[in-house]
Amino acid sequence: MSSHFTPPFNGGVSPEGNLFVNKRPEHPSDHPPPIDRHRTNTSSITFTATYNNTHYILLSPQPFLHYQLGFRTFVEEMAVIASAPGKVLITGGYLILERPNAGIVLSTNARFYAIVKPLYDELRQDSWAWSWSDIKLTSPQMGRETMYKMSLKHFTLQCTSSETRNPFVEYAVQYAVAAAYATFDSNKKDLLQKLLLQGFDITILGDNDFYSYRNEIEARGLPPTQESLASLPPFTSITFNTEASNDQNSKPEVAKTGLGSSAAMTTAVVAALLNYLGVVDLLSYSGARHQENLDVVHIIAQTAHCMAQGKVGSGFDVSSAVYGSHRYVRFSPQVISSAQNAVRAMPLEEVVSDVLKGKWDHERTKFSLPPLMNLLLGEPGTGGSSTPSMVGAVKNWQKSDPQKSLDTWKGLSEANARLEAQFKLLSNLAEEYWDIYRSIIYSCSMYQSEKWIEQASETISQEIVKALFGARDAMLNIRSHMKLMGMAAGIPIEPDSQTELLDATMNMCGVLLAGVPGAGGFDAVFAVTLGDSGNNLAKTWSSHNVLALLVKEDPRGVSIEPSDPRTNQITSGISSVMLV
Ligand SMILES: Nc1ncnc2c1ncn2[C@@H]1O[C@H](COP(=O)(O)OP(=O)(O)OP(=O)(O)O)[C@@H](O)[C@H]1O
Ligand SMILES: C[C@@](O)(CCOP(=O)(O)O)CC(=O)O
Repeated sequence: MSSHFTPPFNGGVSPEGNLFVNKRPEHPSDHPPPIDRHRTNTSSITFTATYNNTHYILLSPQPFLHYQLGFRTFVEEMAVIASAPGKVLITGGYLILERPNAGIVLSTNARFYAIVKPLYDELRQDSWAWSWSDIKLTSPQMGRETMYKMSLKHFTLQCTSSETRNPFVEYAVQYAVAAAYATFDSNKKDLLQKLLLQGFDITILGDNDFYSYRNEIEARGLPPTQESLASLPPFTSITFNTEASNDQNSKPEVAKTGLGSSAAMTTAVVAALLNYLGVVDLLSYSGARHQENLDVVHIIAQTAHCMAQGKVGSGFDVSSAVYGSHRYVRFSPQVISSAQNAVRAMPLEEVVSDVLKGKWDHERTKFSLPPLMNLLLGEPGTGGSSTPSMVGAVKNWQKSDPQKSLDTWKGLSEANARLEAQFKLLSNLAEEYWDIYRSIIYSCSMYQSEKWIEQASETISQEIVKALFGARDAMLNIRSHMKLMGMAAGIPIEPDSQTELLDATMNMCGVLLAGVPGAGGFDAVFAVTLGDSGNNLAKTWSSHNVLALLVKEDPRGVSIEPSDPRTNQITSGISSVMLV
């Protein structure tokens, strides 16, 4: 909720560069409010101040160096909104669980949002004596509202309403608050205490692409097309899987598409809280300082996510939620052992301090799809698979058949490396021979792969087509190893229904490759298409009852949003900028 009105105070920057806040003459306040926090960049200045127990954010778009009163300001009730992207792991499923195997993870334009603001506008009269903080967690898409009390001594959370709990958000809150205690000096701790006593009002929202809406579409009598999906309102209510989960169907609680909602949700909540509490500032800096802030978000989000899941996965999903698309090699699991051992009564503040100082050795290397290639996801309509039970089955198989499983992993690892190398080669060829590259990619986009070589009349375009085939072959190899691994482990990594769909997809005009992302199973499948051929693929999928999602690759990691994604307030905010 933001309000645009004349604030009871105004402020600026003195000629010496100091920030100041003045009370407005018409307000009978005895003292101007102190500045709580501020940040600047080259073109604007933002500072927060508390007046009558209400927090204000003042934004002065330029030119703030006119130190006299009268610069342009608008005022917003203090809310921090952070978002983090969903992901698609195109290579490295299972292998990525062990260092030094790498995986390629693409982040998406499907994002999870967390909105954090004070629960109470004013500090309650008796709150100075409280030893807890009130937290309200709202998930509008699930129709859930949960109240908690968090002990300010141990950061433990007690659920005070009867609603279902959300362990991902619970750990995110505990670890973010403990991170503030672990990093603040005593002055900042006083401010922190004030913020905590005002409580947290947290709202979480996931873009529609995280969830399967086939049932809604069918119920509305709409065809399974991208147009039908686009007609749903943003943040539509989520379908719960009705069949009870069991080992056979491995169905998760909600009908999901597999974009990693829990990692994006945890990361968005951690980023919003750390920013709200002033542990990081994701808006003001760039370069090394911004990276350091992102690393803090990553460490806290990754630790909270592992604790909530009750296991240490590879972490590629949290990593892409923080940093966006990249080539990932996992962190050594020991780095979060303090958190796992926390049961042995080490104060959480110390646990977090240890984890923040730990030797985080995960690797992130730049990766993006070569130009003119697009990611498309298709939902065959089965409501998703639960990853943890599939990982368990693969681990059991590794123990029971070490030699065969090692051979399969070696084969997979080589095929993954080959695909990565072909993508890299294609990116280099695009850079060096852009015109030839563009022309051959568009030509191939109109034909099935068997006709591609006929499109290449000279050496460079032949080299490009050769690399396209290299990528296809590597993907076919990855798929066959993944399928074999699933059969050996007794789980449907590439079940027959997906094999049929993927084979048919790879035979379509302009489709470079297709596969099951991540752990595989019945989640949405992915395809990488050339030029504009994705549109035709989406239509063909629809005609075979496979719902093409609207999601696209977007390399952007976690970020602070200017406004509530439900209200698109950025324009209204700017249009109501006023002179004070
Ligand atoms: N909008 C939401 N509000 C509250 N909780 C949500 C929301 N969306 C998802 N969740 C919760 O997040 C968790 C999703 O975790 P789960 O591991 O099943 O999926 P995932 O992270 O998307 O997995 P995958 O990586 O396979 O896609 C579930 O507990 C679900 O209830
Ligand atoms: C099987 C695994 O390697 C990938 C899981 O991927 P997804 O969550 O199914 O997209 C597990 C992991 O990396 O944590």
